[in-house]
Amino acid sequence: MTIIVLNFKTYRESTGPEALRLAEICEDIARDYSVQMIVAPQTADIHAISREVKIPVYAQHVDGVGYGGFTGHVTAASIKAAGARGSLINHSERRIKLADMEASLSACRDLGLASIICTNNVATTRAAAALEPDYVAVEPPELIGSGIPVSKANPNVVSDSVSAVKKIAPRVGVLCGAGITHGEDLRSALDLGSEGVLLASGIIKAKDQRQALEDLVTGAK
Ligand SMILES: O=C(CO)COP(=O)(O)O
Repeated sequence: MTIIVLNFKTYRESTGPEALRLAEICEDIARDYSVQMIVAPQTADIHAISREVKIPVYAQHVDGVGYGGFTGHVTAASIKAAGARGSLINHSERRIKLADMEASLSACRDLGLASIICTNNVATTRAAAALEPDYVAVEPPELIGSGIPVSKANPNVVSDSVSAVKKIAPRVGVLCGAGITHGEDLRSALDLGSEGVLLASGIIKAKDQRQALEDLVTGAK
């Protein structure tokens, strides 16, 4: 089943009550079109959303620290208690060092949380795959928020990431993202071997978010 991860980032249109409304739309889309929708709201919105929807809710970031004196950190235990089922790790807008990536990943693993490590090119995809998260999501930063889809502007970064991951850790899934907006962008992402997409502005900033999501999934068939 195609995986669509909607990263809510910190957009006004996906914060607080708007985040809940958008997550409910995503739930409808998952049910009506048989796609796997995952929403990644801000940490403070995880609890309110996960109480109301059945689709998986992921954090946008998690730190690799446990209980104790770690002011301002986001722990795997706290996102899990809030209802999250997984987390993005190392998004381009929330980059961390390799050693911290491993710590975040192992904190998730210890608590049975799923993990999507974001990467910015094929070399970092290789490094991330070696850590064996559930998914690696390759997103060239220059295309993020541009409306220019990675699957068309830089198809090689997707297909090369897919073949690199297959060699290093075949159980790890590959997603791609940046600029994905329309069904044809999703279709070409899937044709390049990715299992789905990670996206944000094309849906969140759309005049009609529900329509934009419907167009995305129906246009990819
Ligand atoms: O960063 C992204 C998803 O995590 C991609 O963002 P856009 O869909 O806005 O390009």
